[in-house]
Amino acid sequence: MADASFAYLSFLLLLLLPPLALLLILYLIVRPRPVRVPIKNRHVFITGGSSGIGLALARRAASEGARVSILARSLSKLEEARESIRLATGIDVAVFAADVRDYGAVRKAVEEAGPIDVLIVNQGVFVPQEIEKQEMDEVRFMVDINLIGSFHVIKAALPGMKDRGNRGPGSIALMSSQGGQVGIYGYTAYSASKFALRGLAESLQQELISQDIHVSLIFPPDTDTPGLAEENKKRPQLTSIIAASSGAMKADVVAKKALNGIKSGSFVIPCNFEGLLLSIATAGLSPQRSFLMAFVEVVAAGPIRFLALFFHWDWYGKIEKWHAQQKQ
Ligand SMILES: NC(=O)C1=CN([C@@H]2O[C@H](COP(=O)(O)OP(=O)(O)OC[C@H]3O[C@@H](n4cnc5c(N)ncnc54)[C@H](OP(=O)(O)O)[C@@H]3O)[C@@H](O)[C@H]2O)C=CC1
Ligand SMILES: CCCCCCCCCCCCCCCC(=O)[C@@H](N)CO
Repeated sequence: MADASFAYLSFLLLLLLPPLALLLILYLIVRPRPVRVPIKNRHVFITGGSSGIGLALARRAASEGARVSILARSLSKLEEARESIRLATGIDVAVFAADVRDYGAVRKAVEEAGPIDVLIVNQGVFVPQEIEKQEMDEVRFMVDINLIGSFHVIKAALPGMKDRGNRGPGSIALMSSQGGQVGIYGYTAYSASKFALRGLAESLQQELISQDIHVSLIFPPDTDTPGLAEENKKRPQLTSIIAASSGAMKADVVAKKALNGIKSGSFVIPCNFEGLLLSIATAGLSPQRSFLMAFVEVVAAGPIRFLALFFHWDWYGKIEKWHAQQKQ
């Protein structure tokens, strides 16, 4: 009897040994090291902070005790946003009217705002269309605002961020999209502009780690915002059909996930369950600070790839069916 339970126990131990060893190894090697980025009493600067996800982020950061600045093009929308944040939280945010395509204007705004602790590069535009129908000026519009605009904002903010003194860890967070993890029908330009942010972010993290600045990439699914309402007016049917593979979210929930991810120094920040699957499927060579998430990535890589192929089976089936219906 005692022998049997001893054999059973040894068997259990033997079974547990490999995963425990893997966990230990990952615990020892994950780099960069985990970090906490505080928000309270710090300067949080949010581009595209007058609407949708950016506005929800600004409201949340203000209610958590941050000093908040928001930047966007339209001064009237900025002032409306300031008023709505004041109503919700009793706190005043600073507003800056500038177009991220205008480097000079962005630099001036950032200088006026003062040194930034947490920079959230969130401005973005999306005009879905098949490339054959999309004009080049619309392609440029998305690349200029989503990608080049992000360079302008980061370059303008960096000198001040480097001089944070001993105010603690800094953060630069970039708003990508699940369309920045997987290409979607109708998003050739949009996805390209968002995929590009990943290369920017991975390189940037290596350049800034010695300055205690931590980079995050946020990957929301379709999110209920004024921007999405506009997009929906012209979205190709197939874009909506495929994007529906991931659940839609409220801006405030995305903002909460994003801010929590920033505070915990996560490099990749998924926002819903499908996003979590996507982030494991596309982990690639992105940094991973959490040994537990690293464990999940290592163990789930194969099965998740298998699952991903089923998504493609589904998507290509839907594309085929849609074209068959058009011919009728
Ligand atoms: N909603 C969604 O389904 C999803 C959105 N995202 C991303 O989240 C981010 C925010 O999206 P969402 O909240 O929906 O968008 P909204 O259209 O609701 O808000 C966009 C914000 O960006 C500002 N903005 C746009 N262009 C510029 C510019 N050239 N210079 C400065 N500010 C600018 C807008 O103000 P103004 O027009 O006055 O300049 C506004 O404050 C984007 O990067 C988007 O790609 C990612 C996944 C899903
Ligand atoms: C293992 C595999 C898991 C797969 C889950 C796949 C789900 C993919 C759905 C992608 C949705 C893209 C929405 C983009 C939203 C956006 O950015 C626009 N609204 C413009 O703002």
